[in-house]
Amino acid sequence: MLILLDQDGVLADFEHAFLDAWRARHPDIAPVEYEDRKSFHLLEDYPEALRAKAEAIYTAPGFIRTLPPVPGAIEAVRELLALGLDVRICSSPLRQYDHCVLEKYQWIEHHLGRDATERLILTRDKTLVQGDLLIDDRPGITGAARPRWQHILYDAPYNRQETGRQRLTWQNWRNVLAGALYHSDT
Ligand SMILES: Cc1cn([C@H]2C[C@H](OP(=O)(O)O)[C@@H](CO)O2)c(=O)[nH]c1=O
Ligand SMILES: [Mg+2]
Repeated sequence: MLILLDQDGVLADFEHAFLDAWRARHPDIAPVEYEDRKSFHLLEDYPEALRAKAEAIYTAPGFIRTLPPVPGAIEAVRELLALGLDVRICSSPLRQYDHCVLEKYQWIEHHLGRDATERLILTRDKTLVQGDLLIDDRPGITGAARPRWQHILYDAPYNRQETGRQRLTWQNWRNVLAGALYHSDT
């Protein structure tokens, strides 16, 4: 059983780290609160005049490396590995790849150990990656190939418009995965 775990928004808390950085840098400008986020692409929730400021935050050196883990994520990865499941981290680099490629590796080493860095797969097209399950916060993952994996949505305010999809958090993952594991075996 190959389980692909997305990094930003599933293991690493991109959204809350962005909000913390925004508040520190622009205390006078209200950000879009997490629960009010509507689009996967953060910039789409901000007016044109603020987009350069927003982009400067998540492309800054150290932003990706210092993302806090999503609560419960590290423990869940450890439990999945202990269950003998083949876990890979399947993440897309930002177009502005200069810092995030190295920092995504550094993030994994810091939180899961150096061996776990061998589980990282970076691609701009996740349909090209083989797997049975993909846990990802992005609604509608498309690409060049017809994917083998079943996409389980990691719950976020900006993907709640996606209905009829299994929705997982690190608080309910055991129930959701038990279901998915069972269905994929039948
Ligand atoms: C621009 C942007 C990127 N990202 C993440 C998603 C991808 O990482 P991941 O595939 O690990 O979720 C990466 C490139 O888009 O940055 C967001 O989560 N929100 C955004 O607004
Ligand atoms: Mg993501």
